[in-house]
Amino acid sequence: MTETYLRGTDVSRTFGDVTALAGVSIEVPAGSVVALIGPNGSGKTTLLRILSGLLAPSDGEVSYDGPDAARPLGYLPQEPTFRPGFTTRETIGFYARLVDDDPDELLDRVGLDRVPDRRVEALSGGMTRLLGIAQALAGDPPVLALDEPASGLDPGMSQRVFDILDRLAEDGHSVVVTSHDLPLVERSADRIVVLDRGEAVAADTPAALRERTGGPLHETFTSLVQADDSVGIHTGETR
Ligand SMILES: Nc1ncnc2c1ncn2[C@@H]1O[C@H](COP(=O)(O)OP(=O)(O)OP(=O)(O)O)[C@@H](O)[C@H]1O
Repeated sequence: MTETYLRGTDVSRTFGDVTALAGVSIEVPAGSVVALIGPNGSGKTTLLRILSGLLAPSDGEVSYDGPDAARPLGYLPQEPTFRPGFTTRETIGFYARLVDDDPDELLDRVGLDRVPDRRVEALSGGMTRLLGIAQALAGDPPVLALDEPASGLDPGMSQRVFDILDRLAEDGHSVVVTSHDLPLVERSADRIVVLDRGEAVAADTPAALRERTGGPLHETFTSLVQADDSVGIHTGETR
């Protein structure tokens, strides 16, 4: 039986009168990529931060049942930022030293080995995200929680990042990722959780989700999320 490294049960979160998540349950098994998709403001980042232990749920529980590790979980924030004044290599070296990892190998994995001496404030947006991914990978944590890892990356790098996720899953890691790139999600995810207005409206394999409409994934996606021309601003009383 497949082990589940990370689990959220009936997770809810409010911010004042905004309900960001309402009773979402999710499992992230070992050896798989679970993708969170949903419109802007549907609660993906909130769920990822709660699963990562960075944000407390208002209700519900999160449990980690993975192997003992110096660093159980690596997290990529939606907007990674690094302390200015240091080079790419110095920066990743700082994180790598904490968990006894090899900074050069980490840079090489994300394709930043050609800019080790560039200061982090001079990196492009995409390069900064790649450095964030390298930071998340440091120490080889059993669980990876990545918020839009391919956002702002060119098609080749986006592909490379999802290839890294595929390989991590093949090696037995649990990967949970948010993305708006449905073709990449469709190719890599073992399971997709569709969030809409803070609720999980579907959780299934890409093939099973496609079958619901018989078309590409974005057709099922469109059929599942509520047609609305405003982003997911929901106060709880409008559903
Ligand atoms: N710190 C906060 N304070 C108040 N409201 C918040 C806070 N964080 C999130 N929200 C609200 O919770 C809802 C869900 O936000 P979240 O960032 O989780 O959505 P998302 O699905 O990740 O969106 P996107 O695709 O745009 O990144 C939104 O209505 C958002 O405005």
